Amino acid sequence: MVSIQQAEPAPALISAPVPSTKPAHRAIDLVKGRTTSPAVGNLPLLRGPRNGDTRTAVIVFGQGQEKIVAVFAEVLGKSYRVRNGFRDVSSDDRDLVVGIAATQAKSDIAARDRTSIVAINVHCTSMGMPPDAYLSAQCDYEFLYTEALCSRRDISRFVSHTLGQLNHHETLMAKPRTYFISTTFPDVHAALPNIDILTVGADAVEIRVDLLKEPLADGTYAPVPSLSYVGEQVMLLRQRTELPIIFTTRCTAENGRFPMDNPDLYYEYLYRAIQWGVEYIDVEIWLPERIRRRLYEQRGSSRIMSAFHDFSGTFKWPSARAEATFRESARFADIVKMIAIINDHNENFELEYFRSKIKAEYPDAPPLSAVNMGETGQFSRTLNRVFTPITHPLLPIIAAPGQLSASEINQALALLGQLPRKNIYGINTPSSRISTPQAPFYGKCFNELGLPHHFSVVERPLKGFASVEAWCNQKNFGGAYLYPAVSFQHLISNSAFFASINNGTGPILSDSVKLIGMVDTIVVQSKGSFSASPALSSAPSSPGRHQNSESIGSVALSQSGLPPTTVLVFENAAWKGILSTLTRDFAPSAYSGRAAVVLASNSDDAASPLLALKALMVSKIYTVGFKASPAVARDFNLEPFDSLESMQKARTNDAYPANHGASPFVVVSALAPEKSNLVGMLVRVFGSRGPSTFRKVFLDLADGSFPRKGDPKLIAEQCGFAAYGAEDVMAFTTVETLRLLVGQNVPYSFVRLASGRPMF
Ligand SMILES: O=C1C[C@@](O)(C(=O)O)C[C@@H](O)[C@@H]1O
Repeated sequence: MVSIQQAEPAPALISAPVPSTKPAHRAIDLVKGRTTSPAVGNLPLLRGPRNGDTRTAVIVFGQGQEKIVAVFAEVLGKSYRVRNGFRDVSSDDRDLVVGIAATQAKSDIAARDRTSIVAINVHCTSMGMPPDAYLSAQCDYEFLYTEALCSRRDISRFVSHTLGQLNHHETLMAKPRTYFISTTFPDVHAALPNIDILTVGADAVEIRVDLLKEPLADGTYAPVPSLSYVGEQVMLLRQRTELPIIFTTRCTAENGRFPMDNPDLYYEYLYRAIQWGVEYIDVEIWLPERIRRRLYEQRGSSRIMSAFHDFSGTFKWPSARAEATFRESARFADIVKMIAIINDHNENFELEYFRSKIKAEYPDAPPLSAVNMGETGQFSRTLNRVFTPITHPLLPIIAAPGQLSASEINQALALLGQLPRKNIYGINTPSSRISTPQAPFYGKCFNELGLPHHFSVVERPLKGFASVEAWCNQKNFGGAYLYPAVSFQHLISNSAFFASINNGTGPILSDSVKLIGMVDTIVVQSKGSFSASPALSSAPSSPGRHQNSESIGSVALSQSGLPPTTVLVFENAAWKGILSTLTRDFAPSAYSGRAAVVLASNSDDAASPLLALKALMVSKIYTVGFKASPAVARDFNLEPFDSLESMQKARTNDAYPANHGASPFVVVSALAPEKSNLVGMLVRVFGSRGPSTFRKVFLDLADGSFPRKGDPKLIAEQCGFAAYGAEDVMAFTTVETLRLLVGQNVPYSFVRLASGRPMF
């Protein structure tokens, strides 16, 4: 076993921001592909939000743009003040967002106390001026926006990432396979109309900065696009996709166009990308060590993808050079990317040997993303599992010889027997079926992704699980979602089949199911390999113990039962759908330490909202209409509203910020549509009285397609709430369900588009 030396801290060449959350060393504790975690009740294992950077956020705003400070404050769930300079920011401002006009900030920004202040330069590009170069360089981060398109969503994403409250990297690295789409547009505008469809199957979007063409006044193009042009391009992309962005300045020697004569230019662009909150920064290995080290040390919440390309045709995977390149890359990287031109198909196998050797000998090293280029190398693109670069037929050019689309990779895997055709089910009850017309949508996704699977919506009776057993106990069972969710206890105690699988130990439970006991997704995995992609795991097709040949509804079941080499994992996707909805326009800190109200008619319906709120670190959850199960009551800080007095008490705690956290900030209702009147009444009780800068949040999980009197969402909006509905949660939950069932990322915006409700 070989270990890799950690990067030694070196003095930064320019004064660098050091967020309090910045990891001191490269993250080496990732456990790839693990879907279940050992501990119950340990929320960080659920990869939930974090407290992140708790320094005072100072917003440096341009002339006439003071109102943006209030928006940042609202998104972060804080109050704000405008000060005349950094010298006026004191420890009394610790829990505030502070605004300072750009003109005033310039005089003392350099002397600010970096241990207690994080400075964000906020610049409106619609003013027709680039941001002030001095402020851009001095601030820790920079947020660019357009007046017309500036949304809370963009700000929430930006601050959640830069301040370390949400980080997608761990979640992505736990996925069995990840892909990124290499966009090759000279101008991002050209990508925007098709971005939803282009990104289906992608976990991240690469912006090839070196391929951008900035038009100049004389009709020519800038040899290198200016930072202000690149900043706007990144902003445009971020406004239109929720996917993490990879920022690449590919050099001329590696099939790119970024000039190589001045390595410091790379530092300038790549460091600025960190300041813009870009999630992944591609840093080429040929760059001087001082630059790579500095970027790694200054990366904040961004992650460094080290990049090595060899176009010589002489590179050999089984060589000391290949291993040395990996070792050198790993010193300053969160992901190591190695890509080479090969001449012979056998070299693909040499790469696979290299991949497994690295995995075995450097278990703590960053994940390796390695593929071969050219047609000969295409096979390796089907085998790589970490951030495989993909293209799409709608792109103007492919970014590298031999690139494949997600659909081509899946089709190739299917042909090679690595992605067997599976039956995947949407299991509804009679009442839920009308409201979830999912079959065409799943069919569209599978088609777009080139997946061979078959999806059917089936109906189970409200009581009894015989049919669910029958669908799951098939040789070709590929997983299912259950709508509505089912209690694990109920499922196990009523099903000899579920109780007997996995040698009688029953299904594997995800952390979320361990915590709240509600199952809405059944994932199939190969035994002993929980890292295998769910539907990708090619289970031997020998007949299992569980024989079943009956036919239910219109779905003919295959002859043999679930193979004994597979195991079922019970998952819950809905809590993540709720979490994503609640954090769309608000950073997790807006919820942290504050109180919530959950309305439900039983504890099963309340389970997912409770978990999402716990992950958001709310201080207390007032409950209405249900009694939590003992397990949930033990793990969550709940207080029932059992009288008008208790409600009144919570309501009068409204004097923010003195009683910060006591008065409910978020109300989630899981009551049926028939109870709208009651929900509306409660929303009024907890709504803002008088003008308030602190918008509260309301989420109505009732199915909006049912006719009802008095839409609580409308009432909530009138009472100063930001209101969300079941359709938002459903779309985010579908994203999560698809990740769990088929291991593929289908962006939220595509789900909304395909369901006829575009988001943007
Ligand atoms: O590093 C890579 C991989 C790549 O070169 C490929 O081979 O697909 C494509 C580039 O856009 C990307 O930055």
